[in-house]
Amino acid sequence: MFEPFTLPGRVRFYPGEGQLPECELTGPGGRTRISLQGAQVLSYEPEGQQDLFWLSSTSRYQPGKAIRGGIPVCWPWFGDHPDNPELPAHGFARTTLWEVRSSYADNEVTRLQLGLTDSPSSEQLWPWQFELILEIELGEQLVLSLTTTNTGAQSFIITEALHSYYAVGAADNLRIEGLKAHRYQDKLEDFAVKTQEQELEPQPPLDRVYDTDEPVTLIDPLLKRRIRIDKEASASTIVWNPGAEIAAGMADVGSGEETGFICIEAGNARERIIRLAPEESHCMKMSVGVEAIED
Ligand SMILES: O=P(O)(O)OC[C@H]1O[C@@H](O)[C@H](O)[C@@H](O)[C@@H]1O
Repeated sequence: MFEPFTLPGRVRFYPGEGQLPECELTGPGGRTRISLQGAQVLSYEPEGQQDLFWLSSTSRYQPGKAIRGGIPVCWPWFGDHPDNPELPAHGFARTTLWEVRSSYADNEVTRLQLGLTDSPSSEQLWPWQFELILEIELGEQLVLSLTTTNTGAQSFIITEALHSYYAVGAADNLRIEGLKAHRYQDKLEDFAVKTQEQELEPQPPLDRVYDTDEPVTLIDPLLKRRIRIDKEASASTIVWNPGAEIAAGMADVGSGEETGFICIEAGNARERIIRLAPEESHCMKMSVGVEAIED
């Protein structure tokens, strides 16, 4: 089934955990693994470096269940559904099996395109016709482009996020530069609107939606690395870590493991709704790069 997309030495498909199909991209930029369920990046090891992403040791790998870690795709709504709390949080893209659309490799990059279109099961949750493409490019950086196209006859709205779980030395010993002076909504205080006065030094729990399209840098003094996150067409940056108490109640976060990640998500969330008329498209892009902090 994946044979036409296999590129020897660069793109390979195999059964992953729980027999969910996975794809590995390799190239001059390093290595990344992607679950075809959810089009979810599970790992990204730039050449000669450790994984940038965190993956829970107790994650479920079952059809239709969200994988905890890597980069889940939240779509066509971010967080709880605005009108119906019975619908799955963060939409259905992260729990659906995507199709492989294309693969590509040259001297600089390795690329994979995955796609999702409306189906009888998506229509039960969301009545619109759409095409969603995630392109994953492994080069000097890891670049994700998420394109939504309205293929139906009526307008629809979406919210979305690339819900990235970065692996960190300690979640309470980090600095995130680029959010200072931006407005945010604090979910832990019923979405109270606040302004980030200083550069953010997270003290979990925290759950915030920042209004910003600017890049951010995650500085990790323990892992001695600086991760730079650039965005295009993303008006929200979400920062989340559940902290010890909430994480203790999450079956798919191993005991104490919440200190090992911070989520910094490129999105269009809350009021930053994207409205698409028939045949219109919207492409949100996120690039992730790393550099070592010298002693
Ligand atoms: O447990 P889930 O559905 O993967 O969501 C995890 C978290 O995702 C974050 O993006 C939200 O801001 C949090 O409120 C939420 O708890």
